Amino acid sequence: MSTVHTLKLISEIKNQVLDPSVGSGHGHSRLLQLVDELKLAVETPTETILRLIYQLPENAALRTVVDLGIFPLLVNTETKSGVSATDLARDTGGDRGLIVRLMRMMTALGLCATLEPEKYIATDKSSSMIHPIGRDGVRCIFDLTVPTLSKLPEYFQRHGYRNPQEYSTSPMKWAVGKSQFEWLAENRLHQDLFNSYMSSRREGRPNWFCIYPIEQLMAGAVVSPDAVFLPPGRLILQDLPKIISSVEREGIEKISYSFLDPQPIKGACAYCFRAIFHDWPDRMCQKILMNTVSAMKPGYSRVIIIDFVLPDTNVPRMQAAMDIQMMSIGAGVERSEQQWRELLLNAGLKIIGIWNVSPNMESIIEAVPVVDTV
Ligand SMILES: C[S@@+](CC[C@H](N)C(=O)[O-])C[C@H]1O[C@@H](n2cnc3c(N)ncnc32)[C@H](O)[C@@H]1O
Repeated sequence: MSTVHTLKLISEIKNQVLDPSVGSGHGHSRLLQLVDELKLAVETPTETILRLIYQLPENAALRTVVDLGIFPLLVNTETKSGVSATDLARDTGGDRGLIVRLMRMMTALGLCATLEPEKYIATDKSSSMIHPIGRDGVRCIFDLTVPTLSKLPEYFQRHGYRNPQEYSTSPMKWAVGKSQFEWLAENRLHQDLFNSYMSSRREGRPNWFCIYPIEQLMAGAVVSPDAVFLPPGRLILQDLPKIISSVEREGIEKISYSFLDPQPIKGACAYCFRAIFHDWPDRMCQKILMNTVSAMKPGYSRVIIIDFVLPDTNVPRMQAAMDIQMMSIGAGVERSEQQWRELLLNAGLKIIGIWNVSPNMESIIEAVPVVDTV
């Protein structure tokens, strides 16, 4: 550990905490980045490697604690002094000895506190674990990905270390017989968990239309109750039939549609895709985009994409991990700006703007047909 470097990071963290930008997306992510750097600066290389090696038991313990329903018991307890391992064992049916071992892990992960032996107190992180992001996200993502991720090195050994390019032959298809969406469609519980997690994971973060200058769309929009837009006009939600039938939301028209087919809604002001393209390899994305371009009204319609745009260096850890996950479960990709530009251009689209409020959040990409821009 270099004392000078460590002290410099501590001083930068102090400045960043006091900086007015800390409340903004960029300021907050800068602070998180500095804290990560500080941890790496203090850890010996051996400690760093051991921390990484033992991530899987952490996730497996967390997944088990969610199954046992321990977080609601912690959060909803009336007693200020917390819940004992004996009480948790009685209420969950798990062995007291097992509960003690699992809760040791939860405390070490910072998901609860232990002030006296075998007694656990909820923290604000425990509270997040009873909301969909924790309760459903942990179960869904663990079950969806771990069987494939555990076989990923073997997949690459057997497939000559080729970058996965086809959804139909993804590592997940090889490891468990189905890629992401077929697996979800056949696992009703996980499909429900997935939908719940998807709608919760941006909670507390600004919506894309608070970041993108929506007045740009409003300015030129055809104002008519039939025109397909956002307010005013028709707002249409498209997804696969099973998903559409489970959505209950006022003010939205629901249409079952596979984006692998030509887009039936012609001349909409905007075609929005949120967290769609990262699921798919380039060839499939091109198909989806061309199916959309064929419905666009020249000089009027645009495509809005909400997805990560990876920086060329120092990609945040979660985005780098998401890229590996997407690659595994459907040959999907998290893309850099250059990759987005090429992908869109190959489908006849040109990027006219990219907006972002934090490196830890998805960007908003606006694109129009190339012919509109010449
Ligand atoms: C990662 S989720 C994103 C969901 C939502 N857009 C959001 O941001 O929360 C991907 C979505 O693509 C949908 N999807 C998968 N294949 C599709 C297809 N062929 N046509 C239309 N939607 C599809 C899934 O059902 C799922 O809802």
